[in-house]
Amino acid sequence: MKNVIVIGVSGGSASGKTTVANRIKEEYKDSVELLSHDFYYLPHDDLPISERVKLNYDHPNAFDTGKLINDIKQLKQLNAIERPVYSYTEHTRLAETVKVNPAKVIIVEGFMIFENTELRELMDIKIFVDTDADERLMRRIIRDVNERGRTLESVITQYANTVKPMHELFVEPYKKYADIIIPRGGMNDIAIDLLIHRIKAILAED
Ligand SMILES: Nc1ncnc2c1ncn2[C@@H]1O[C@H](COP(=O)(O)OP(=O)(O)O)[C@@H](O)[C@H]1O
Ligand SMILES: O=c1ccn([C@@H]2O[C@H](COP(=O)(O)O)[C@@H](O)[C@H]2O)c(=O)[nH]1
Repeated sequence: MKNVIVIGVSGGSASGKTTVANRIKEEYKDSVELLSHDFYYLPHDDLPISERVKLNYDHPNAFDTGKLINDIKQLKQLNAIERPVYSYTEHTRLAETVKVNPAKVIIVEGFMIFENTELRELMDIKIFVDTDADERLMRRIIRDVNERGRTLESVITQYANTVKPMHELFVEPYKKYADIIIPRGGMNDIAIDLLIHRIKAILAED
């Protein structure tokens, strides 16, 4: 393995970033490792859950982005890392960590990953998954109620108070840094096929 390739996948909440990243991973299995910016949410064990639910999770200060940057640099130097594990239902970091081995392709996924210049500059290919806000809100309601322990009312309140305004400040303006914009999200087969071919060419160069 000569050079490690870092692919950034950004896009609004519930746009389909994880779906796109997983489809690439399925194709290349052990040649690809996934890191989510969300793994690096700061822990809030000092606060009771009743306070944790009220925090703004859509602001750059909610993340330990420095640790993510450091972990990517380690993987680029072919060193394994221990990444944090985050619980959306508990709104905090769990005690365990997960070992991530170096791989030829590292996919970094997160709604705010293009906002940080140092993080952005570590990426060789930048992808923005562009899905309409109403579609994203519908997907988020279904996902957060079914998988993240939320009520319909709490999803809508959080969306109006923080998710939407922070998206307009920290996500949408950074779309201009993307090399590739994928409309509609994770089921855009043509866009995903093109990406998979590009990655195949990169892997063949090594
Ligand atoms: N094209 C699609 N059509 C319908 N639902 C989708 C589509 N792509 C993703 N989803 C669903 O929307 C939710 C958010 O997708 P996900 O890939 O996790 O987005 P993100 O990582 O951007 O938050 C998930 O429940 C997923 O199953
Ligand atoms: O404790 C938390 C941490 C995050 N969130 C919300 O999650 C989304 C990001 O996840 P996506 O998979 O990109 O949708 C973010 O918008 C936060 O609001 C949370 O609710 N609680």
